[in-house]
Amino acid sequence: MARSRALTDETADATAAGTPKLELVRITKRFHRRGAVVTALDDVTLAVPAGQFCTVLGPSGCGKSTLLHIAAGLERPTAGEARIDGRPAGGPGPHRCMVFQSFALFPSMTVVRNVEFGLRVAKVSGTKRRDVAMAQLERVGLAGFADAYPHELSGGMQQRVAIARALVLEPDLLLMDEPFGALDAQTRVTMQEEVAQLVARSGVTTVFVTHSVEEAIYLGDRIVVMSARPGRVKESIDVAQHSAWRDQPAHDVMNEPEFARLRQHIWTSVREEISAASAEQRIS
Ligand SMILES: Nc1ncnc2c1ncn2[C@@H]1O[C@H](COP(=O)(O)OP(=O)(O)OP(=O)(O)O)[C@@H](O)[C@H]1O
Repeated sequence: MARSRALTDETADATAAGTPKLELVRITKRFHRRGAVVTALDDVTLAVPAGQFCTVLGPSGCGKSTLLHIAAGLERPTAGEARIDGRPAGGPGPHRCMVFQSFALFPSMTVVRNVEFGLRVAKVSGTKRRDVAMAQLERVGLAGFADAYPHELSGGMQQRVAIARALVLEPDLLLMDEPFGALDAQTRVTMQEEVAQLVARSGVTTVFVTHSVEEAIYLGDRIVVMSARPGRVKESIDVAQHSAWRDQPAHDVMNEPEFARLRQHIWTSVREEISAASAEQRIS
């Protein structure tokens, strides 16, 4: 009952806002592993309007990465459908870019060649490719490192290259899977502030998976909390009225009473699911 009401609400909101950029409609995903069946996602419906920065939180193993892989066309759902602009999403393509926790750069290519890679695949001419890649590197503050190799850069810089490589393709949809998970705390805050600016400027629709409640609130227009496995949408919190937070330093914003209130609410919600996930692990 509760689930079908959530589905109706989500669909109604999406219709009111026009065709969403990304729709996941009643997605279920089961994996078969050594004779056992793992239900990673169970009847997940989510509509992300164009230009929205949607952050996704939930306990480990609740299916967050699986959800992104389905949105990216890297996995097929067992049931349900992923849609882009109202049409079946199909396989992966240059208009949907993923940024992973591990930077996934090509180690033998220079920074600029890494950024150019997708443009090369898209058969953009050599001069144009270089100009576009350099302009993007400028935007992420790495123009001076164009000829460096990934191993010569810090983790934060490598992740900036990975983000530049995604944004250079001007994707309609950016799917980020814990992109700052491997960074130290200070670099992470810097990257949050940079991504907030970059994404706001580009206006790209983004789904961003994180384990950090603060990061989710600071960056998100909307925060989706998922339940313990099998993953479902437990709650969706619209925080678009606070999008101006992204223009301020993260630490200043995190001291605001409204931020603290949201953090408390979302922490409680996520913690309930973490407890449910550990109880399930003890039983199984
Ligand atoms: N290719 C696969 N084959 C079998 N099982 C899988 C596969 N991919 C994911 N799973 C299982 O599906 C469930 C959800 O995994 P997923 O990686 O999506 O969770 P997650 O929420 O992203 O976890 P984390 O926060 O730890 O990264 C897990 O139980 C995982 O073991």
